[in-house]
Amino acid sequence: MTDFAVRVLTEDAEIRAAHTVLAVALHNPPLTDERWKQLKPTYAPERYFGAVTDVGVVASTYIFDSSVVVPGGNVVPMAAVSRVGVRADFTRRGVLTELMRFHLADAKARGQIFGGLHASEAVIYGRFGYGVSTSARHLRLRRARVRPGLPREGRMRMLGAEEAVALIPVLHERVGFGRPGTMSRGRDWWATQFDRTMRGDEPYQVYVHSGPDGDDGYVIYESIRNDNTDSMDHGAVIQLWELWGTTQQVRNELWQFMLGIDLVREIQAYNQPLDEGVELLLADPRTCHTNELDDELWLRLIDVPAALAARTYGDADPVVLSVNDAFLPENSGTYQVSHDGVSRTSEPAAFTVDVDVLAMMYLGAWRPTALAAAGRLQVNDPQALSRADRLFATDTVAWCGTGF
Ligand SMILES: CC(=O)SCCNC(=O)CCNC(=O)[C@H](O)C(C)(C)COP(=O)(O)OP(=O)(O)OC[C@H]1O[C@@H](n2cnc3c(N)ncnc32)[C@H](O)[C@@H]1OP(=O)(O)O
Repeated sequence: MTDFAVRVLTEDAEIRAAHTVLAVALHNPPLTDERWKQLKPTYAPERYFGAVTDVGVVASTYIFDSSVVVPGGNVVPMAAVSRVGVRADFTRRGVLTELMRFHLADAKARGQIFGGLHASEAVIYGRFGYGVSTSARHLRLRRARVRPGLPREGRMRMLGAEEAVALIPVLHERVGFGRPGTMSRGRDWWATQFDRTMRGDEPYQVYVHSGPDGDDGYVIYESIRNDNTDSMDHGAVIQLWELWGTTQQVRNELWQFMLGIDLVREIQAYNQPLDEGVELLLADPRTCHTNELDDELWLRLIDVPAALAARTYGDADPVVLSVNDAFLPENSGTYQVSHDGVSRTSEPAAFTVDVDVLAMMYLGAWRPTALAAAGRLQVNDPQALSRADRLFATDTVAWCGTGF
């Protein structure tokens, strides 16, 4: 029985009600009037979807228009899904399923090739065709110091709050793209995730790095103070939220800057790329621990032929694969993937892959061989797997670096 309708929310009161549903679903307090006044203008029109019943709005999701870098460097349109929540008395009766149907149809109509999200729980989104496409590690650096003699050419400068609000989003457009998985953020992301704190009582610390060609990197962090100098463990804890640079050399210099700040006992660095050797910059590599390694960006190939055509492939003989998409059946079919491109084919497939698992291969996060070993591919021709590994391999490990 369907006792709800999923649609775009247009009225202020409806959007606020959806927000309250979300807040309760995430165990947060509801919005104050003042906070709502700040938040409302950050929403783009027509991008808040909800489920409505005779008791009002019972589900929420907000989509912002973004784009994601794919292997080879193309930047491809992506619908970024956030703020998903269903009222507890309406869960497990298909509300999210209908919201997902609505979002996928909307994204397709807008020409978005991918959907992207960060999942609160790993069991929710696979059934809608989303798969883990990037992972990140959270680091804890305790009294870490850099190795002597590391090159450092650029200069750092501190930004005031208003300067940071004006400059950092523009700088991110320049330094935040490169690796597969990095994405554009959009004005509403900055308004909710950055500007508010910068204009509050305890703004983030923001420093920009400049090299010979101008500004080329930045860090954003927060300090948690500890004044107890009697303690053997005195010094602040730094929470490092962002570290972006155009090159690895710039990133290394940003790390050197962070590790040189006085009166710090620990740096907690969130969402860092898996393959960055921060440990290798340190006098004692064991002062850097990986606290957690988590899935990060979940991708959904909404238009499979366009998504497959958007990326480049490694140097190996072609492989034919069959894609299975229960939610968007027009994507289902057989594709030949080669170094020179992708085409539909009627040749027999070496393996069959569900569209969520295709997302796990797409940015190179998982090798086809590993997916087959875990029973996630239905394999007809085992010989083809190592060729598929080489075709889907990427030069750099995919990383998103943007929470939303
Ligand atoms: C991108 C983001 O914003 S992530 C944030 C997601 N939001 C939250 O975690 C907030 C708290 N949770 C909720 O609001 C809801 O439980 C949601 C949104 C996760 C799920 O909404 P529902 O309307 O209950 O989902 P729906 O009824 O469509 O479920 C579809 C299927 O997924 C399963 N499912 C949904 N959520 C979960 C879950 N958290 N754990 C296990 N299974 C789940 C259902 O059992 C159902 O399975 P079936 O098809 O085999 O029967």
